[in-house]
Amino acid sequence: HSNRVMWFQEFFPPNVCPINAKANTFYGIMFDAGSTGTRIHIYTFVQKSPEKLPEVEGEIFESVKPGLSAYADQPEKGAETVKTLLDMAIDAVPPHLWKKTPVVLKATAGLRLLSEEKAQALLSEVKEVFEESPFLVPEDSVGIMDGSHEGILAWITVNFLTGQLSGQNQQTVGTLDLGGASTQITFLPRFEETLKETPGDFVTSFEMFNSTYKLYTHSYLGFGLKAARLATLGALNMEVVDGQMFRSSCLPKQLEAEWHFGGVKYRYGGNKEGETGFKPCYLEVLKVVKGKLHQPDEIRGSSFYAFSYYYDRAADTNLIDYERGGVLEVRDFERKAKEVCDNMERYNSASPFLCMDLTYITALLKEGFGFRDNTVLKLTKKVNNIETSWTLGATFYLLQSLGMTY
Ligand SMILES: O=c1ccn([C@@H]2O[C@H](COP(=O)(O)OP(=O)(O)O)[C@@H](O)[C@H]2O)c(=O)[nH]1
Ligand SMILES: [Ca+2]
Repeated sequence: HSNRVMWFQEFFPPNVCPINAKANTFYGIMFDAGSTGTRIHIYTFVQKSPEKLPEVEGEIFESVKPGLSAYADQPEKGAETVKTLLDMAIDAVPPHLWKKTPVVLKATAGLRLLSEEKAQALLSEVKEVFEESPFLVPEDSVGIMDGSHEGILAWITVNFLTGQLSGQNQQTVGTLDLGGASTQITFLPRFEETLKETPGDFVTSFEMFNSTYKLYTHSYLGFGLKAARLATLGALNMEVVDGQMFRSSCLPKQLEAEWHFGGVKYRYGGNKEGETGFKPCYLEVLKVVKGKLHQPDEIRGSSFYAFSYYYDRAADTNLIDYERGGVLEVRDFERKAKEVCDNMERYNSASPFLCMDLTYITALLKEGFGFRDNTVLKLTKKVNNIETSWTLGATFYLLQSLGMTY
């Protein structure tokens, strides 16, 4: 990289070098096509010196709902939502850098659950939108992301933003992501034992910033919060008969309503005559998670970063501050689930699924992953004003593969 240093740089300190001040600023555009929404992240990076990691100078973030999978039968309309977001990048990136700014869209669980045909139709419409834009469209710029990458890239984002990937004495932290349709757990095992006890497809080696990380990661499809609602109702992967009603003890007794997810309409309601409350609800939810997930011993004593729906539900119930996040123990989710489920009439104004969601989160953490009651969870939406999303890790990976950084 020494060829990047120009003759005049010897005479100027780097921060006042007239060319450098701009020349080492670059952009990356990453779309997150999630099951519940589509989001654009426009990152500004500064490479302060060639041997250091690039710094993230800023992020522009915007989102639309519903996600692409809701347009399964209208792919062109789905792609239009992407176009609207991409227009923001036209304003955000200086025109002379358009051609050097890569744009990529990665879809997650929502599209994984669609038929190959419908997913491909959506992706190729999006590809067209990209190709009509002035940005750099790399090969494979539009696609469905591998579940294992989703976890790894979120882990990279969080550990990069908390400064754990540079310098010595790296103390990385594990990450928990709870999406609408899938959920991920990722951490760097410290003990040989953990790797021995882990199924091979849960371990992925990954190279980034000149280091190789052997990570434990898994994405559980169908275990996202909204998919879990359907599973609890007994409606997941069912051919829904028109007018069919799904009932649960996790819902307010008198409730009857409709819900659209993944392009399908569901009718659901409370146990009019039967039981409601935390106890029966927990038993219902337990059927969804018990024995379905791998439980690595090592995680029981460590602390994790948790975001997405873990964050949203904790914030909804004042367990954490919505802006600043907070630190919780697993048992706090259980305490709150009991409070909400055993007083459902009091929580009427919030989502009717609040009891079910909190109970599912409790069961997923305790019975699914095998966390202890006192396992510490750090709930974070942003670190240094940058979203804790897999998209930043994915953008680093993209820039690295394009030779724009290393
Ligand atoms: O940039 C983002 C993207 C997603 N989410 C959260 O992720 C959850 C939704 O997951 P998603 O639609 O991505 O579903 P997936 O496809 O991951 O299952 C919700 O809690 C969102 O608030 C978020 O907080 N920031
Ligand atoms: Ca997601």
